Amino acid sequence: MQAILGGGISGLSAAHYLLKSGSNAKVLLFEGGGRVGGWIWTAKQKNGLLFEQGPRTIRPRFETGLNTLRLVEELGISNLVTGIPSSHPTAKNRMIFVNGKLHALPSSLPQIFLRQAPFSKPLAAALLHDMKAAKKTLDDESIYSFVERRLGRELAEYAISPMICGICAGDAKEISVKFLMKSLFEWEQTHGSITKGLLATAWKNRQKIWSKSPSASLTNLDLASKAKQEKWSVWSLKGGLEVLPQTLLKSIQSQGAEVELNSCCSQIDFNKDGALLTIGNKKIQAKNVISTVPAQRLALLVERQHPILSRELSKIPCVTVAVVNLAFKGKVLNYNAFGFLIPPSENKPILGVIFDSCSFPQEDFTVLTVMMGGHWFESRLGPSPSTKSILNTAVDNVRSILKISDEPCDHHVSVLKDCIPQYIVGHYERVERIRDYIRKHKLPLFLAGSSFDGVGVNDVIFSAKKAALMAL
Ligand SMILES: Cc1cc2nc3c(=O)[nH]c(=O)nc-3n(C[C@H](O)[C@H](O)[C@H](O)COP(=O)(O)OP(=O)(O)OC[C@H]3O[C@@H](n4cnc5c(N)ncnc54)[C@H](O)[C@@H]3O)c2cc1C
Ligand SMILES: C=CC1=C(C)c2cc3[nH]c(cc4nc(cc5[nH]c(cc1n2)c(C)c5CCC(=O)O)C(CCC(=O)O)=C4C)c(C)c3C=C
Repeated sequence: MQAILGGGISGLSAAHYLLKSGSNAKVLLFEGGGRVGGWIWTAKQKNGLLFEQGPRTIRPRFETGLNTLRLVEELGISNLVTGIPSSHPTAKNRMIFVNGKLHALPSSLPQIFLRQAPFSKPLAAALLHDMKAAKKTLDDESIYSFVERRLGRELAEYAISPMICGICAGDAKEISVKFLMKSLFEWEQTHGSITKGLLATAWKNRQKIWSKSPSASLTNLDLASKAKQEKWSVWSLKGGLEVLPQTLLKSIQSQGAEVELNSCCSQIDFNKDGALLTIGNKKIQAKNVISTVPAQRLALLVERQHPILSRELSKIPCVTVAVVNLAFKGKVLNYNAFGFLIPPSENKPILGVIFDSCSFPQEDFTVLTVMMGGHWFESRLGPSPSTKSILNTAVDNVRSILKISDEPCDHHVSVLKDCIPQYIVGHYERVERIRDYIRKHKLPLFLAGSSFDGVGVNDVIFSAKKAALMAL
């Protein structure tokens, strides 16, 4: 029997790939909570509005993006996909809030030669800075320090720091450049600067953006061709992204997988037959375990037998994000953009706002999502802020920054506890040590999920596929 821990998108995908492989082994998935989908969660309001709590868009590109499109096709829900082309205003218009004002970030090549506030020089000047900056040989470094050193402080402050908030709600001064911007890090190490590395690889990769795929079969996909033809920047699903885990659930159950909800695993004991799982007061013997639970949770499950492994796993932290969805009657926004992010140096209680209805209109409503907390949850929102204070802070900030005089007609507040892992400096080596330990001790344990190989939906589905193929 193959056991899977966690019923988020990773666990469900792992089950899908195990079943797809044609192996006859029984697949049993244990989910600690009362629903599947994990952080993919679309709240359906009484008035029919859809409020995404976690992810809302998925990138279609590269091997991992094409793999997700293939999964969508396999599930028979291609007709629900809505692609946003790169020419769409929300793909082009991304903003930052600095010194009390919203500023558009450059979105085309010519714009990098113009000076645009809040930057004091054209962005192209950063490339000259990079050409002149001495190479530093390092094992890893924070993204902030890397960008500040190579491209200058303004880029680190106003472009990279907010971008890191918009990927992992984290502090760029702690996040690993080697993990999150591997190419840029390697370009300095191998070519001496980002610019030289960029030029050296630009021509080589020019034609590959859409064709990077592990097998020929991936290139003939209808959805991939459509995404390529229509130059999608991101996509989502009609009915909300939660349709993806819900469809996966039905599909794996129809193929014989058993999914047990409210079944939290509290211990894994490895033995000669595989792994003995403690689920509530039951003991379940499995041949293999695919774990998709956060690293710090897994650390507790293996602690008794494998304290060294447990210690490494426990050092991959997560942060908590407060999500406030707001709806206003009619069109109240003066912008047509993806949204805006706020550099941490601005010391604002919110991290940024996504303009959902600009990408995916919902009748005659303006729908926005305010994200708060992350690395700064306690310091900016207090130790356990009430729902009311989170809502008030979100509404006050949105109305003052976006100059909206109306009151929202609907809202939803949720606090996503420890929802997003932080790939801090040294993450790459830590994950290698974890995998080496598992290999060396021949543990029938296969790791997937956002704690290890990437935080995007594409990354975790791909990690689940790799784990499932290894567990066969
Ligand atoms: C606010 C936010 C915005 C995001 N935006 C985007 C985006 O725009 N695009 C994008 O691509 N990605 C985005 N992401 C990232 C993406 O949503 C996640 O990385 C992905 O959903 C993680 O899926 P998972 O299955 O690996 O983990 P999870 O969703 O965390 O699922 C793990 C499951 O394991 C269960 N579990 C935990 N412990 C146990 C146990 N001991 N026993 C059994 N079950 C257990 C949990 O209940 C949970 O259901 C966002 C994430 C957040 C939080
Ligand atoms: C513009 C405002 C944005 C806010 C606010 C925001 C918050 C936020 N995002 C995540 C996690 C992820 N976001 C991802 C993609 C993504 N996020 C934004 C913008 C905001 N995010 C954009 C424009 C995109 C699309 C990607 C792109 O086109 O560049 C992802 C996926 C990244 C990937 O590798 O595909 C994640 C993960 C959190 C936790 C968060 C909370 C503050």
